[in-house]
Amino acid sequence: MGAMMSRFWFMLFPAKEYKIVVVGLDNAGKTTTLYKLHLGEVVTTNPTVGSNVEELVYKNIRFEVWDLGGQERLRTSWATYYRGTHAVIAVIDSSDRARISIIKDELFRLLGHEDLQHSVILVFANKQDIKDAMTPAEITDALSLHSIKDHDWHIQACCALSGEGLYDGLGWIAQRVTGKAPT
Ligand SMILES: Nc1nc2c(ncn2[C@@H]2O[C@H](COP(=O)(O)OP(=O)(O)OP(=O)(O)O)[C@@H](O)[C@H]2O)c(=O)[nH]1
Ligand SMILES: [Mg+2]
Repeated sequence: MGAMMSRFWFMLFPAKEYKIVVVGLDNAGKTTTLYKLHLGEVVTTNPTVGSNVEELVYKNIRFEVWDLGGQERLRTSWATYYRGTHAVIAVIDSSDRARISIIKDELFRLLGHEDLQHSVILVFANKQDIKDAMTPAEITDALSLHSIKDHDWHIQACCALSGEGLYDGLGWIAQRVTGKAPT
C-alpha cells in the first residue's frame, strides 16, 4: 500500500529534474566524466558525435545530464541543447595548454546565449593526474573567469578517471540550483 501511495504521489507531483549540459573541447573528458558519475566506472570512449544523456540522482536531487560532442564541427550545435538548462559544466583538459584560448572563446560565446541567462557555470579542471597540468588558478586566469559577472560560476579540480573532485562539483551545482545547503 505504501509503495502504491508513493507511486501515486509521484505521478501527481513528479520530483523536479534539473538539466545540466556538459561542454568542452574534444578529448577533454566529458563522456568519461558523465559515465564515472552515472556508473561509477571508467568506460572506454569514442569521440562523441551528437550527445549522450543520462539521469543522475545525487542527494535525492535528479539531474538530466547531456554530454555533447566537442569536435570543432559539432560545437555549433551545442546551442540546440541549451533551452531549459539549469547548469553548464565546462570540462577542461588541464594538460591542453595549447587550446585553452579556444575553449575560452567557446565559453564566452555560450555565456552570451539567451537560453543560458539563468544557468550556473561549473568548470571542471580535469586530468589533474597528468604531470604539469594547469592548476585551477592558472585556468581561472587563462579563462578570465573573474570577468564573469552575470553568471554564478565555480571551478573544481578533478580527475574523471579516479572520480576525485566530481562529486564536489556536482554538490556545488546541487546547492546552487536548489538554493539548499548540501546535506
Ligand atoms: N589522464 C587522464 N585521462 C582522462 C581523464 N579523463 C578523461 N581522460 C581520457 O581522455 C580521453 C578522452 O575522453 P572522453 O571522455 O572521450 O573525451 P570527450 O570530452 O568526451 O571527447 P569528445 O566526445 O570528442 O568531445 C580518453 O582517453 C579518456 O580516458 C583524466 O582525468 N585523466
Ligand atoms: Mg565524448
